[in-house]
Amino acid sequence: GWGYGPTNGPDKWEDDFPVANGPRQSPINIVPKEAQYDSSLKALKLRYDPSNAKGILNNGHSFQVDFDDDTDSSTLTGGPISGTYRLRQFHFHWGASDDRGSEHTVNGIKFPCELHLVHWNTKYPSFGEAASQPDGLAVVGVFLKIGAANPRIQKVLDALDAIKTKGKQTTFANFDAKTLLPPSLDYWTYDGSLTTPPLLESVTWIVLREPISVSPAQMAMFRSLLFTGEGEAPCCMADNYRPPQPLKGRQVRASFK
Ligand SMILES: NS(=O)(=O)c1ccc(O)c(NC(=O)NCCCCO)c1
Ligand SMILES: [Zn+2]
Repeated sequence: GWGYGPTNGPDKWEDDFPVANGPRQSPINIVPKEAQYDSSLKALKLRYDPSNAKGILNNGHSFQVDFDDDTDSSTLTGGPISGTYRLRQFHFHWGASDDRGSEHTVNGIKFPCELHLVHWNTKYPSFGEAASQPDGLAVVGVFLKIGAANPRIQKVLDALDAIKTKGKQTTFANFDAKTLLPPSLDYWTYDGSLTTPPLLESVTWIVLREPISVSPAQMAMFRSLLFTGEGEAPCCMADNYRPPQPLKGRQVRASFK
């Protein structure tokens, strides 16, 4: 199956997923000077209920914290979207060293890590159904930059030794994902896709301008995970990012001047 190695990585995904060369692929390089300020863009409204946090899973490509999305108790509204989108999971992408790892870039700059908070449009009956619709998903992207240790991420990182190998999961309760957000919710937004197969072109991307911090020691904890399953030759989970894709005429809008 697909992955991030030399034989199954992003340059090979088009073989099984031809949409890889589609008109609205993600991630992209964001050029702030070319983003158009849109005064009609609303403020983001993120209302998350910590009790919706359910579990944490190593899915063999990243790790994700899953939320109970059976009700509208953890939602994204406002911003560039209309209606209500429910938080389903968050996950990260990161590098083998601190000079790379993010999927979106800003003026060509790579960050060491990028957080994705995945939401689906409640006009559709389920995440799976929404994921196949052009307005089905909204993902909030947050850059992580090297600095002081981030106490908010530490709770997530402390759970990683229980999910070291592919397929392992454990309970992860009472976590407020809002604590992972920076003080400012200024954002860029554009129409894009999932950044992993099946690369579905169903995502309204909302990329926050302000990064949150992470320390080198914390980045090392991300890299202690394995892509591989128990009993397989171990391969450290890192460089699980897709590089920027062609803009193909898309407009990137900014919520700020
Ligand atoms: N990076 S992303 O654009 O925010 C993103 C958000 C939600 C997703 O569902 C995926 N991709 C996905 O689920 N692929 C199926 C197998 C993954 C491991 O089980 C990617
Ligand atoms: Zn992602």
